[in-house]
Amino acid sequence: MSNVHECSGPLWVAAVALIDAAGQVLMQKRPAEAAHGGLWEFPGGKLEQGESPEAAAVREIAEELGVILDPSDLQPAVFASGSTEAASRRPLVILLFACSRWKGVPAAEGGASIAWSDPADISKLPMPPLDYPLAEGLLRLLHANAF
Ligand SMILES: Nc1nc2c([nH]c(=O)n2[C@@H]2O[C@H](COP(=O)(O)OP(=O)(O)OP(=O)(O)O)[C@@H](O)[C@H]2O)c(=O)[nH]1
Repeated sequence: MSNVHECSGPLWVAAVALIDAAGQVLMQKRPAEAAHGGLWEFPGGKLEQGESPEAAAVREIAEELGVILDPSDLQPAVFASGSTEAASRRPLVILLFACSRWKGVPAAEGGASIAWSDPADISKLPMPPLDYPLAEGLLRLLHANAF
């Protein structure tokens, strides 16, 4: 059995599909110089040590888009599992929440761009690999009126 201190476990990422009154979903384009530069993704980021997925989602959305979410408005939607593309190939799990309420007007920060997309068109965007199954899962849930 491996020593627990040698295993840091998966990299956990919390992401959010902000859904507006017209049913459009906010997507974020990563800055050109970043990892996965120029690709679109659901906004969010890595959980910090000891942080819950909901707290990470609220913090990342505030940092990246300048809008305030109430954790009770976050609806667990779909997850995707794979591995990071760095040499370490660490297991990676992305947890996607759906959220239809927020305070403020989303604005891109730090060289990123944002756009509202029809849910059926998200998969046509160039994205990092795990965002495709997230988009497909979200679309299935929206078709089922899950939110
Ligand atoms: N959304 C997404 N992220 C992925 C995929 N594969 C993969 O390795 N990642 C990595 O997962 C991490 C997501 O965390 P993040 O959004 O906080 O990353 P970041 O570069 O903006 O933040 P950082 O500056 O703290 O590293 C990034 O390092 C990203 O490159 C994928 O398929 N989808």
